[in-house]
Amino acid sequence: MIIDLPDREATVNLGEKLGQTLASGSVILLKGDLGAGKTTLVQGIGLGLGIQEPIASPTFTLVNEYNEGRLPLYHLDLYRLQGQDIEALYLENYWQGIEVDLGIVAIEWSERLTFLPENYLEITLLDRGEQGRRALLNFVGGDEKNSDPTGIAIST
Ligand SMILES: Nc1ncnc2c1ncn2[C@@H]1O[C@H](COP(=O)(O)OP(=O)(O)OP(=O)(O)O)[C@@H](O)[C@H]1O
Ligand SMILES: [Mg+2]
Repeated sequence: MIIDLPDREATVNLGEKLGQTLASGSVILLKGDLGAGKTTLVQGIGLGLGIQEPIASPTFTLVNEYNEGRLPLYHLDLYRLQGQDIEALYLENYWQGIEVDLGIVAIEWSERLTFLPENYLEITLLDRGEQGRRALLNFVGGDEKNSDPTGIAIST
C-alpha cells in the first residue's frame, strides 16, 4: 500500500491513525534513509495512543518506553548497533511481552535486525524532495485475507 505524505503533518496523521488502531503486540519495522521521517511517524503513533510525553529519538538511549497511553509504546533505534549487539537486546521479549507488558513496538533502522517477528508491519519512508515523503506499508504474516488490519487504506 502506498500513501503519499506531502508534509510533516501528513506523516504525523498516518502515525496517529496507526496508534489509534494497532492491536497490542504489533511490531512496526521502520525503514528509510536518515531524515526520512521515521521518528516523526512514531511521534504520531504516540499521539494516537494518547501519550502526552514528547517522543524524542532514541538514537542514544536505544529504547524509550512510554506507559501512559492506550497501550505501552516501545520505541527503538538500531542506527548505532549491529549483529551481536542487537541480539543482546533480546528484542523478542518486547514483541512477545516477556518481562514487559505487551504493547506497540516501533523500530527505526530495522534493516539492522538479524531476526524478525512472525507478524509485522513494515513501513518504508522515501524522501521525495518538494513532494514530501512517500510511505510504503506492508503487513507481513498474519491473515492473508486481511492485508490491512488497521483500515488505513480506506481512511486515507
Ligand atoms: N511528509 C513529510 N514531508 C516533509 N518533511 C517531513 C515529512 N515527514 C517528516 N518530515 C521532516 O523530516 C525531518 C526528519 O524527520 P525524522 O527525524 O522523523 O527522520 P528519521 O527518519 O527519524 O531520521 P533518522 O534516520 O535520523 O532517525 C523532520 O524535519 C520532519 O519534520
Ligand atoms: Mg529517527
